[in-house]
Amino acid sequence: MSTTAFLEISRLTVAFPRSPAPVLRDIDLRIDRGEFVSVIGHSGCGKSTLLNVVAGLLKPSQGGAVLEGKEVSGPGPDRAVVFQNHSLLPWLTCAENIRLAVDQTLSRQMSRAERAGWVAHNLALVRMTQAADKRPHEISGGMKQRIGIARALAMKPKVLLMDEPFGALDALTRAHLQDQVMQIHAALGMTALMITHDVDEAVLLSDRIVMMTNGPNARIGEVLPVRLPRPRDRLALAEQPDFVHARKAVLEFLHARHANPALAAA
Ligand SMILES: Nc1ncnc2c1ncn2[C@@H]1O[C@H](COP(=O)(O)OP(=O)(O)OP(=O)(O)O)[C@@H](O)[C@H]1O
Repeated sequence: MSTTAFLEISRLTVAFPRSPAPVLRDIDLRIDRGEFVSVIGHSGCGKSTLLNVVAGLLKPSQGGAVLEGKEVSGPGPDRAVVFQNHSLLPWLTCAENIRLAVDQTLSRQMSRAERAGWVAHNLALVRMTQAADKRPHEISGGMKQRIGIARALAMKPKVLLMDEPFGALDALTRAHLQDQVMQIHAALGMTALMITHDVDEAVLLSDRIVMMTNGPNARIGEVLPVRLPRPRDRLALAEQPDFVHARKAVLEFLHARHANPALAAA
């Protein structure tokens, strides 16, 4: 086996109390620094469970996650999470929401003035400078997600964890945010683990797509490398054979070989 991975999930099994069988069983996944990895699978297979273990929000029954040689034993600023529904504090402005996270994580490394500049920098990164003084209820859902992403990135995490970050957005806003995340990934080279239901999104954004089998006892069924050159342009890719092949491979996995049992029975 090669040297230690940047993020390594090994022999991960998660069982919930009162559930007859584990949700996840024996999951092994190695993620390199700077890699963008998506996890896709039918509803209820355990994608969020997997992400929550890496986030340190959930204790596994067996195995676990190791980030840069350090075992994940709880939440930490080295793993920032973006959830499907923004988790901004409603009484703070957008800038203050980011500032709070920055103050909590970087106050030892940066002076007050540097932190203010860093908040402004991250607002600009998601093109939300104009919303700095607005409160979450004054901006759209897409804008809230952008602030959530800026807040996560502002913590300088080693890994950006995203649980269906665009799932609640309309298709046009989703496309726009996907493009922004691709640009940010190109600029920062952050390591990202993203849960998604959207096959096109997975292919467009990822270096690898992890396809989960149905639960209980869900496992990684297949891992598809996406070798499309970057930067990726959604319009140009739509007809490219490599994009079409990758998309088809994921669709076949999900709908032919591992069809959702709940839907199949309906
Ligand atoms: N805290 C919990 N206690 C008991 N069961 C749980 C708990 N959290 C999740 N589960 C169960 O574990 C399974 C996997 O849930 P999880 O949310 O990880 O799936 P998912 O693949 O992310 O689903 P979706 O795509 O619908 O968000 C589901 O059957 C769910 O009901």
